[in-house]
Amino acid sequence: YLPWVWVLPSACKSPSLNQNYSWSFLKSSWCVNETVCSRERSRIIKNIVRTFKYIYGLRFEVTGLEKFQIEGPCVIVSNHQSILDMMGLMEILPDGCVQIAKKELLYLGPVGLIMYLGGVIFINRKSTSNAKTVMSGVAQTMLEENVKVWVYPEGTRNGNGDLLPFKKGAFHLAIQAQVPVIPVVYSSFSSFYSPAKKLFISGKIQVEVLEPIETKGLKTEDVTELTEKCFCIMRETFFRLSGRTSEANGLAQAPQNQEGVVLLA
Ligand SMILES: CCCCCC/C=C\CCCCCCCCCC(=O)SCCNC(=O)CCNC(=O)[C@H](O)C(C)(C)COP(=O)(O)OP(=O)(O)OC[C@H]1O[C@@H](n2cnc3c(N)ncnc32)[C@H](O)[C@@H]1OP(=O)(O)O
Ligand SMILES: CCCCCCCC/C=C\CCCCCCCC(=O)OC[C@@H](O)COP(=O)(O)O
Repeated sequence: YLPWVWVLPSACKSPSLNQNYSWSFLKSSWCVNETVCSRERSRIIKNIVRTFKYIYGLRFEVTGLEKFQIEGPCVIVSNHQSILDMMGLMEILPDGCVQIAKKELLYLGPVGLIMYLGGVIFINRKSTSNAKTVMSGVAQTMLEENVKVWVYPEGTRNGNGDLLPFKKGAFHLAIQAQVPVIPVVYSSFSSFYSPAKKLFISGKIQVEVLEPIETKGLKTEDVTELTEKCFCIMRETFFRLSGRTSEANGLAQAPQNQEGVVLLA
């Protein structure tokens, strides 16, 4: 990996996302219209990664895919259990959709390069202010260039059979751009994949694309409520798809406000 790492520090400017990455010289030298090229590269990556499911013996059963047929940009949020999610992502990824990833993945040698060329946006999770600046740029770009953005709002992989509380970045982004949030839920992998139990067998993953949540007219002060609403809907769906009742998982006992809305930390 060393040669790849050495190329990185030569800072060039990526015009569309206002970020400094050495890989950008590759984009500008190959491409007249970066948006068009990035879409095309993303399609190629998608088609390659989609074939991995045959190697790993995974089956995806998808419902609600038509919800992606909306005109214009949106923010897609989904749960994140493991690296296997990359196959689930590519299974349903709509055209013209970029993903938000942690910056460390950019330095994963060829994988980082492929992600960069596919249009992935890298954020520094350790610096909220830096992540916010990047996300603000994304809000503008997604409107100008009609791109959808895929975010894992848990902010990290989590295979503990539940969802982690959501970070707010995706919801700030949706409200700033005034675009809908489309939640996507993948059922639990635990029946066929568990690093702790050294278990990895073939299995079926249920995927559900849920109804878009509109953000028109919402303001910054509505971010927390939007985040919680989306979390509750996705958590319920996660338990249903994974064959577990929400009561069995303590959701019914979670604190509620006067309107009966579940309040979560
Ligand atoms: C041969 C073929 C090989 C193929 C190889 C390639 C294969 C496949 C291609 C891969 C495709 C790519 C897939 C990418 C997957 C990547 C997966 C990941 O990396 S997941 C991890 C990274 N993602 C995230 O972290 C996103 C979610 N995180 C957030 O949104 C966070 O909010 C943040 C990172 C923006 C900030 O973090 P943090 O400070 O911890 O978060 P909060 O508690 O949510 O926020 C703190 C306060 O800041 C406010 N805030 C947050 N964002 C904003 C904003 N944009 N604008 C204004 N304010 C913001 C927030 O409200 C909090 O304030 P409060 O007062 O508490 O409300
Ligand atoms: C035994 C499992 C083998 C699984 C191989 C699956 C093949 C996957 C297909 C694509 C290849 C590589 C894509 C690399 C992208 C990695 C995305 C990822 O999952 O990053 C982790 C990040 O979100 C959060 O990091 P942390 O959980 O905070 O650290």
